[in-house]
Amino acid sequence: MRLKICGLTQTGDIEILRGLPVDFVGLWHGIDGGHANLSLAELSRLAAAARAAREPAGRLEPVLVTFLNTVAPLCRAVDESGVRWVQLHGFQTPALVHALRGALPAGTRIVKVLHVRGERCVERPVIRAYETAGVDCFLMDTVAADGRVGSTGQPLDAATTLSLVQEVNRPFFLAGGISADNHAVHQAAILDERFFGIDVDSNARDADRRLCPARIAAISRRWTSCGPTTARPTTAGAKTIEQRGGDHGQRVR
Ligand SMILES: O=C(O)c1ccccc1N[C@@H]1O[C@H](COP(=O)(O)O)[C@@H](O)[C@H]1O
Repeated sequence: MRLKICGLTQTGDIEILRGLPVDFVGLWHGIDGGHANLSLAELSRLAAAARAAREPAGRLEPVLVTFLNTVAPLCRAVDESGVRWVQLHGFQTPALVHALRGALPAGTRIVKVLHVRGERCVERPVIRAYETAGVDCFLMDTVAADGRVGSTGQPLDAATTLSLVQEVNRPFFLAGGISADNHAVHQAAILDERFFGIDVDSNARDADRRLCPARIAAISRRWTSCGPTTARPTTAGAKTIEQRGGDHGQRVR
């Protein structure tokens, strides 16, 4: 199981995560007004620091997390920062994914968020279109009742999530208020062969919103202990990121 921690803003955050079982770090860019939004220069600096910190363990892959929904600024962010994972956290369309797939450097991984509001996922009707357009991985996250997107700290509806899991043909992350104590409601999703990892913001932090190593370690321990312990084959047509030529995460913990 991979662990992604989101919303880093300074190199000190990377130092905190060194030595923890963290595989991906989320760096925000193009999230206007977001409290962890980074300029292009800051994104590039932190992405370089994460890459430098990940050797030799192979962890801390930087992920661009963004609401950007046009090709040119997205490509510019990828080119200038050197990130090779892009998390489209807004309501970007399959057409944009298709255009991006053609424009981004080969090997760039595209993660598309599926927004879950109660029992509803607005992207459900176009999941197949996203896959055809070139999405490598999905990420299910909660939309709050008031419409807030990202870092809601609110858990996904488990039954709705499982129904999405059964629909996707790509690996997926779970997000939304993930903590050390709420893995059990997602047990069926965790045991699915496409389960790739979890993405955490709120509960990785203390009351002052500082990254908290003890909390992160506890989340990793609990979610790892309830997941599969060995790699398993995928279903027909459900290629893993590794099978699609991924360069990250050959290991299964
Ligand atoms: O963290 C944010 O504020 C944020 C803003 C815009 C896009 C994504 C954001 N974070 C993502 O929120 C989820 C879950 O966070 P939480 O654990 O529920 O607080 C995660 O996917 C982050 O990547």
